[in-house]
Amino acid sequence: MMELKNICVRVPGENNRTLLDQITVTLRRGEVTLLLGCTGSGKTTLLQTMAGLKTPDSGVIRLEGEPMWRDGRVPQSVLLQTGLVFQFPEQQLFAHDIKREMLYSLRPYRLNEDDCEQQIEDSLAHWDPPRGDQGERRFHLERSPFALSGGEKRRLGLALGEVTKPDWMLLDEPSAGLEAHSVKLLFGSLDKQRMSGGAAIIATHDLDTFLPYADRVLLLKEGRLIADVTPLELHAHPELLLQAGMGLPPSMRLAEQLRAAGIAFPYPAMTAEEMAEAIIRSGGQKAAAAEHMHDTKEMPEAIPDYDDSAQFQQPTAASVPSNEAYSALDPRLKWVLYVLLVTAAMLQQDWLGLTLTLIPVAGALAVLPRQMLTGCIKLMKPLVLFFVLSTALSGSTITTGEGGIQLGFSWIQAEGTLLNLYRLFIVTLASLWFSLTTPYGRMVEGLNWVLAYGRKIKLPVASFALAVSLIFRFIPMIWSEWQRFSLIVRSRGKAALKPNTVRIRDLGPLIIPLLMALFQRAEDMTIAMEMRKVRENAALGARSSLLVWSRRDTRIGIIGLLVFALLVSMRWF
Ligand SMILES: Nc1ncnc2c1ncn2[C@@H]1O[C@H](COP(=O)(O)OP(=O)(O)OP(=O)(O)O)[C@@H](O)[C@H]1O
Repeated sequence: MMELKNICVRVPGENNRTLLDQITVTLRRGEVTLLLGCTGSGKTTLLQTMAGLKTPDSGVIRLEGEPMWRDGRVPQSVLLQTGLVFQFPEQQLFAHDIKREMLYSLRPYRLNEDDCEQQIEDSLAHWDPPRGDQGERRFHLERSPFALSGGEKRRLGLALGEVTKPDWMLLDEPSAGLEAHSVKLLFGSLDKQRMSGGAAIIATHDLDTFLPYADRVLLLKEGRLIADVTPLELHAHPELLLQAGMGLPPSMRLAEQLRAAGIAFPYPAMTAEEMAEAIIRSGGQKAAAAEHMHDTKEMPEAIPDYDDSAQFQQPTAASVPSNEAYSALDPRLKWVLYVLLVTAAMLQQDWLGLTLTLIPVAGALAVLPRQMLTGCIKLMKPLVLFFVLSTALSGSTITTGEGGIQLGFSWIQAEGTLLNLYRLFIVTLASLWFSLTTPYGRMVEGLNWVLAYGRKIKLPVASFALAVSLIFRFIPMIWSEWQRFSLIVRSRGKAALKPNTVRIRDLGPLIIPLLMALFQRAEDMTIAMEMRKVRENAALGARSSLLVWSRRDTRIGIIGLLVFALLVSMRWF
């Protein structure tokens, strides 16, 4: 049994926007439960919270009576019971070949070799049955998962979800990109899950496929649970779907049309077969229905208002957060401040000057939301380690004398290196602050505005814009790849880690996909920017109606200039 009590999840920084609001529900084994809701209603967030990947800000989750979260992390014994198939299949793939993908998922279960091979074989036999005239199979163990098509990647993701035989199978949009044949395989897998006493929770928009199959439906709206019903009850109350902001699926629209045409259409008819049978049984009314459907293209207006019947949970007070509180600085100001700071850091020649330059950067970082700040600190740790090692190497001395070879350390030798690394550290921190606090599009807009002045004096600003845009694009990309990998390590590697952390031993497999993603992104962006004629300067200098310079920006700009003047004047003291 999985019990969620008053679960709330918020986004730090975005005015503490609420993603999940007081979710209370108990899920049982042996059931297939659907999570429904319009886009952005919180289905993926809820699924990840159930998988122990998202930390609830408040509330409690218990799995088989035990609290899921202990001391800021989910114990491996709990993670081993759940299996999450991600919404986008490529998000969970990283290994060189399919066999390694399978073994990575199975490793935490510490099975013996035979059992491991058996489970891989069972899963692949199910998800990769022989196809075509030649009985061809796609999932050869030595094949790269990245050489598969989108639908094949999805099937491989589902095979990876099944290979570990989790008690709690959590599937995010599992039918997206699957043809009917593969959906049948999915049902086969869900049958097995149900019969073995396990549970499946499926976030989906594909109501026609899953409603007839499911035992239970949870309906989300703006992070709130507004209904907990059976599929049959949902068919009888289509207004719930409308209330959740979703349209009706074709099957329910058809049923409504037929009812509106006066055909006694029974509520249990949900599948194509059941519907066909109901229509045939209605006999003489068929012709009338066909005529009515031909005439009417819109939904009948006869759908009753949502009633307050006790079986449905009532929506609580609206919790839609307001966006207005998050008023960012103008990106042009940020560019100016950034350039001033980097220039000031470059001009400093001693420790005191650099430390004074660090103060405004540290101040700007200190007011970031806590989660972002923790992320920055995590990114900085390997950098600091690199600085320490570089300094140690640059200060190392080797002398040969009568006593043989002697190793030593020269502080004078090391100091120059350390000073330069300190400068680099400050510039990196400033870049991090800039890229974390500014959406990429606004950053480029601000840059275009600033560079327009360079263009006027015939500077080669277009290539500079391209290079700077790429660099700033990479910083959040590295961070998002890091987050993705942490999800893999925790969900598939079953590591009892705090969110956004990975194990040292997982760093090796992280590097290759990260570099590949960076190269791919560089190529995509170069093409996109060329297509948008950045090289011909068409975009440069374009005045954007989105950039609004406020009085506060002017005040901060003046303070920035004064601090810059102060820092530069340090050189002469
Ligand atoms: N890391 C994040 N930072 C900020 N907002 C987020 C984050 N993750 C999700 N959100 C927001 O939370 C809301 C719910 O997202 P979620 O992915 O759970 O929705 P969903 O119901 O699964 O949507 P879809 O059907 O489109 O996949 C969205 O408005 C989304 O923008």
